[in-house]
Amino acid sequence: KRVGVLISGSGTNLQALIDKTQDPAANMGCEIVVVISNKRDVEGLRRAERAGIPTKVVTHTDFKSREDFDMACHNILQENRVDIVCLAGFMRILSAPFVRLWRGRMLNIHPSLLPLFKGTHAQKQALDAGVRISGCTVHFVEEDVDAGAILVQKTVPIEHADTEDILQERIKTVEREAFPEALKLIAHGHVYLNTSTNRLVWSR
Ligand SMILES: Nc1nc2ccc(CNc3ccc(C(=O)NCCCC(=O)O)cc3)cc2c(=O)[nH]1
Ligand SMILES: N[C@@H]1O[C@H](COP(=O)(O)O)[C@@H](O)[C@H]1O
Repeated sequence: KRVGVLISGSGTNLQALIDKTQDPAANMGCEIVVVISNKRDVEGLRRAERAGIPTKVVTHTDFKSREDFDMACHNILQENRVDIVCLAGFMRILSAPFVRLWRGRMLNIHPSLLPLFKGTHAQKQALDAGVRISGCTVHFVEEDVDAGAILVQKTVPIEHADTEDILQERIKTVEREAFPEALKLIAHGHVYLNTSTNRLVWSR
């Protein structure tokens, strides 16, 4: 399977996907063929270049509308014959037409145990709520933000002295396991999204 990864920043999740997909022993069943960033000069682009993966920068301010930006990204994904899209720290909401084109083939990783703490600053939301456990969620992408069918979740404890940064780092340690795990499930066809019932179908 051919994978396209959308990023906006540091790309630690991208790095985890690169490490696993470029390690034959991981038997991921897929390769990353293109990385698209909506921001120039971010660390994630350097990570892709170091791994020999083609990169594209699509600057959202260059486009008249959200849909036009999304379609520019879609065209790059099509040109690269991408089968699966991974949102790895991609911070732009995707429009309904784009989501429809990739429904059941697009994953996102979110730094909380969804459905708790949707949206931005999920780590701060968890600290403010006083919960004792948080973690990350890998889910299929739906129009409704952070609401798609959940594939993989991993937990971390919240400690008393935690700050947003400490918690974000702790969550990232399990994100780098969760995202490759979810991608491998999809690439091997062990699970798929029944798009009419919006339910996951696990084949074994
Ligand atoms: N339609 C759809 N698209 C997404 C795009 C990115 C992410 C990543 N998680 C994200 C969750 C929330 C945001 C957000 O609210 N950003 C501030 C507004 C930025 C903007 O103007 O776009 C961004 C990414 C998830 C989704 C999703 O679940 N569904
Ligand atoms: N989607 C969220 O945004 C952050 C991106 O980090 P990185 O992958 O760019 O380092 C991660 O915490 C991830 O959960």
